[in-house]
Amino acid sequence: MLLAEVAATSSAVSATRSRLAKRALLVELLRRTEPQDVPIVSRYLGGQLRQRRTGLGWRSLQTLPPAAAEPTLGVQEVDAAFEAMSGLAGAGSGTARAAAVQRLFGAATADEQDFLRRLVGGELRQGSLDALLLDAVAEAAGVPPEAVRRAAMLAGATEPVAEAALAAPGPAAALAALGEFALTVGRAVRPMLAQSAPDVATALTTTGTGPAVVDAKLDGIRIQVHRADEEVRVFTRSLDDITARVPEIVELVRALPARQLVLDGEALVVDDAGRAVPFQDTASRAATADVQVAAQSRLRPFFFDCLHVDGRDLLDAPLTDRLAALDRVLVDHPAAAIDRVVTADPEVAAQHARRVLAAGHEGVVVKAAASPYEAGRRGAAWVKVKPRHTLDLVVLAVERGSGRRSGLLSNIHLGARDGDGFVMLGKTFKGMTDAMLAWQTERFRELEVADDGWTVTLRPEQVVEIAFDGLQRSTRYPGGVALRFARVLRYRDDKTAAEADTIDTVRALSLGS
Ligand SMILES: Nc1ncnc2c1ncn2[C@@H]1O[C@H](COP(=O)(O)OP(=O)(O)OP(=O)(O)O)[C@@H](O)[C@H]1O
Repeated sequence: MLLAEVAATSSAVSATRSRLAKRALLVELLRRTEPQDVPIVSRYLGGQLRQRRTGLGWRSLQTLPPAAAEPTLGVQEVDAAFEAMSGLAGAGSGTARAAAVQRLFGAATADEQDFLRRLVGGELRQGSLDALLLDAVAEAAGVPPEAVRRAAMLAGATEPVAEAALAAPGPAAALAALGEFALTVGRAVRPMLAQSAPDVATALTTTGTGPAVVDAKLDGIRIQVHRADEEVRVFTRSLDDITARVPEIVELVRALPARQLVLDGEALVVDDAGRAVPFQDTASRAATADVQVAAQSRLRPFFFDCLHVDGRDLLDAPLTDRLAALDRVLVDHPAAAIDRVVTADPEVAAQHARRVLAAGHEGVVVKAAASPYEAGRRGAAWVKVKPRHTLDLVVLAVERGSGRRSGLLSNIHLGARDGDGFVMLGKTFKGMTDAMLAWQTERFRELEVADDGWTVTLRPEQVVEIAFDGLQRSTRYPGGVALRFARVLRYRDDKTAAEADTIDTVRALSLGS
């Protein structure tokens, strides 16, 4: 397939507001795509390259050769060019990379150049695109969307699923091909996610009429642990493999009485009294491979779900059965279980939430007791309740610090997602530790797009978790709302800008609260 066709569909999709119309455009393109091109085309439609690193900076794409008049570039050719660039290393690689960019862009039309520039810069990644793409694959292949979503959850990725569904000669064959995706011990699956509710009673209503499991919500990092005999792997929420950094988790999992195991949970550093330390300390501990640092602060795993035990897949089993399996596995390690109650009574649930908060946790997650494990979409089966307001926003720009902060990049501009762009909700220089200031100064230089001597405009990629006391109407900011007393809790590298909160979410939080 020609790159021009993908670029045209991508820009038509971002110019369209209706989800249905967007999906129709994607379906139309996918139906025309040769099966061997599907993995690349679906990547590009999702705004991503197949290569994790190309070594191309934003600056290297600013001076480009004249555009070609006619589109001739095929997606395979483009993918091969990026593959070659990503393989370049060592002396002379900068020059070779620059030459390769000029060759690729010289063969592209103006529209294609624009598309490639935005693709490399990560600007085409949008929040809902992956879910939309999965639905489009389902429609193009003539199968129910649930079948595609489930396969993508099990594969931990969209592309192989799109390829399998679209290469099949008809809906029945596509369904059969999708059915081949199974939980494989050792391969990460997409984690189940939660919706939010303002209080426990609302959360109970959302999960349905039956009893619910009310779990302590721990403020650490999500972990998915796989064990196949002595081989243990630990993955993050974004399915990165962090096994080498967390020997203490590996050790504990090896001591559990099951040879084959997949567990879902949260890891955090706790102090001597057993209380959770601030999140930032857990995050930096999980990011280090330094054995000395690691020895000083041990990460402890807490498990809240069990997806597989010794040949038995539990994804479709009700949560209560999965928890019974979990309890059996943790029989000699009760400290690695999450504090929970099972109830349909709002008062009992609220009492548990108060206890959990008093113990220093962030909130609770209320889960329908009869629900299977589902990912890919925020279902109503898991609902989180956090008394503290937080939002995951994207840093749009940063101002130079002064006084004690001179030489550092300090005051950050915060944006919520709005369609394909971002809308600014305020600024903050509060909550940052010295280490965070040093880190962000370096990080924001990498994302720099422009610098007027005071404010540095950034590529909107870095997600930051912000706490705030409420919202106020604002004539100053374009969204009409501003955050009150915003402060930084942490930078989040397990979320892309596409997963940040939207302006609709912000508006749904009651104005003036
Ligand atoms: N008992 C629990 N059950 C489920 N998730 C839990 C539990 N305790 C902590 N968590 C964590 O809570 C996360 C969900 O709530 P959180 O508010 O942190 O969402 P998020 O990471 O901002 O977004 P998302 O909902 O997309 O994960 C889970 O991904 C998991 O890491």
